[in-house]
Amino acid sequence: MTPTLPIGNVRTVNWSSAQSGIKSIPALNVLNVTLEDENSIKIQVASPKGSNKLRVKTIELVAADAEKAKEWVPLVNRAAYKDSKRGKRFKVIINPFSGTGKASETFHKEVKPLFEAAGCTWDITFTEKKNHAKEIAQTLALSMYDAIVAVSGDGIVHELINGLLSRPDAAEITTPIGCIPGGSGNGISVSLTGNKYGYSASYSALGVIKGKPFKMDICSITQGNNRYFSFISQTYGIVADCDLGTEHLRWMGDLRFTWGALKCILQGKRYSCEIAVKIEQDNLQTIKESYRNSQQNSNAAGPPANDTISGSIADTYGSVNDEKVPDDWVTYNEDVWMIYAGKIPYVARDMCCFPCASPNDGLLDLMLAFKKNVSRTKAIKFMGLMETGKHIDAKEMIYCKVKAFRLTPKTIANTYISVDGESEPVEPIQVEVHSQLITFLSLTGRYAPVKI
Ligand SMILES: Nc1ncnc2c1ncn2[C@@H]1O[C@H](COP(=O)(O)OP(=O)(O)OP(=O)(O)O)[C@@H](O)[C@H]1O
Repeated sequence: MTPTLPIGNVRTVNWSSAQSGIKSIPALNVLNVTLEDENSIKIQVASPKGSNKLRVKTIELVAADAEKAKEWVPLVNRAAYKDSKRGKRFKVIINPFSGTGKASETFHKEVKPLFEAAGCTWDITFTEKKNHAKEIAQTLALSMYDAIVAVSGDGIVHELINGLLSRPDAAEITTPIGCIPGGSGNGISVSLTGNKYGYSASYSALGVIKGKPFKMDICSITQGNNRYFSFISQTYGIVADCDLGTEHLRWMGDLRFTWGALKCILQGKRYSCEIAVKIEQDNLQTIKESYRNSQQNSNAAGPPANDTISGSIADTYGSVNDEKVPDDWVTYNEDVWMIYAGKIPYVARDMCCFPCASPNDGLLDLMLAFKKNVSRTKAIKFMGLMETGKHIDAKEMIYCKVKAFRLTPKTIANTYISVDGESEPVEPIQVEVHSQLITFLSLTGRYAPVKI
């Protein structure tokens, strides 16, 4: 077999063989190419297996021209790792109790072989208790690693972010977080890798190995005297009830959300509250247009991720304990059906709640539906449309981009406030977006695209 030199901006690696003619592999799937002796070449590839897995495949070639082979190998490696560091060093954090308790097994079976083939190095810490990942992030020697990789659900990523942002050197941190799905709620993995492959550990691992770093906005939360950070969502109303009000029905799997939604809808539950919002954009068509433009513009992935943070970690709008919100905030004082704010498009697989979410527009996507506008039939329809993100087109739904909001719940009994999927006190809460505080890794250097 004679490998041929890739030409120009290589998207595929080609070689010709006397037996089978020209062969091609997408450069994206090439993990490593090595010259074994003067003209034998080993190519390790992340090769698709079944509908949603990748496994390592080794291809051995003998080059007719040893000189050309010597030139070819580094060229292919460069093409395979365009805009991404090759042979990354990882700090791997595994929650052995995530989801169904298989995160460790998944790592060893699906992720480790890909890391090995790609020439990555890593060390593992298993989380031993709640907040362990936060403690690790607070003290980790970041210069020893190219990324922190969470093999878990969203809860561990939430802890890592809170740990990193509570360090004295928080403003200088550029170490990205990579995400491998291991939990029951894997919203960040789905948002980074896409709805099709976001639950696949091996596809997500490829996104970590070849990932490009990009900055993500993070929200600060003040509630009572607590202040912490949130990266996925904050919600009160039906969505919080469907999730947190059905924890005791975990045995039902994903069906518990449907069950919870139907129960709340049939009960005609209403949620009395006051919400004050610092709105930046409230025209859905303009929001959609900016989203589409940002997808087409390859430079729109935000500033270089090796920049230190550009936003401030300190709050601009004070805290929930300030007596008043600023005068330019819009206040609604009505029974709601749902208040749902989010920073990532997918909150779980097949749940595209915030289709126009951008990692670094400095804004939070907020959905608001008033009870008076949502009949039981419409409520059932909305819940179905959330799968694809089409619910935002319903005229009863307000979808806007905001900088901050304050929610003061008045219906307290049997209700929930959820922040990143965790239950928080049903008490006033203030949320503010901070631009580009944490770096993540994804194949595209942004979230996986959503069709809107
Ligand atoms: N060894 C441990 N024992 C008990 N809890 C732990 C342990 N390690 C981590 N945790 C806690 O488990 C929580 C859930 O973790 P994670 O998000 O990885 O899994 P999950 O199953 O997806 O969770 P969820 O169902 O909430 O999405 C985290 O908030 C973390 O504090």
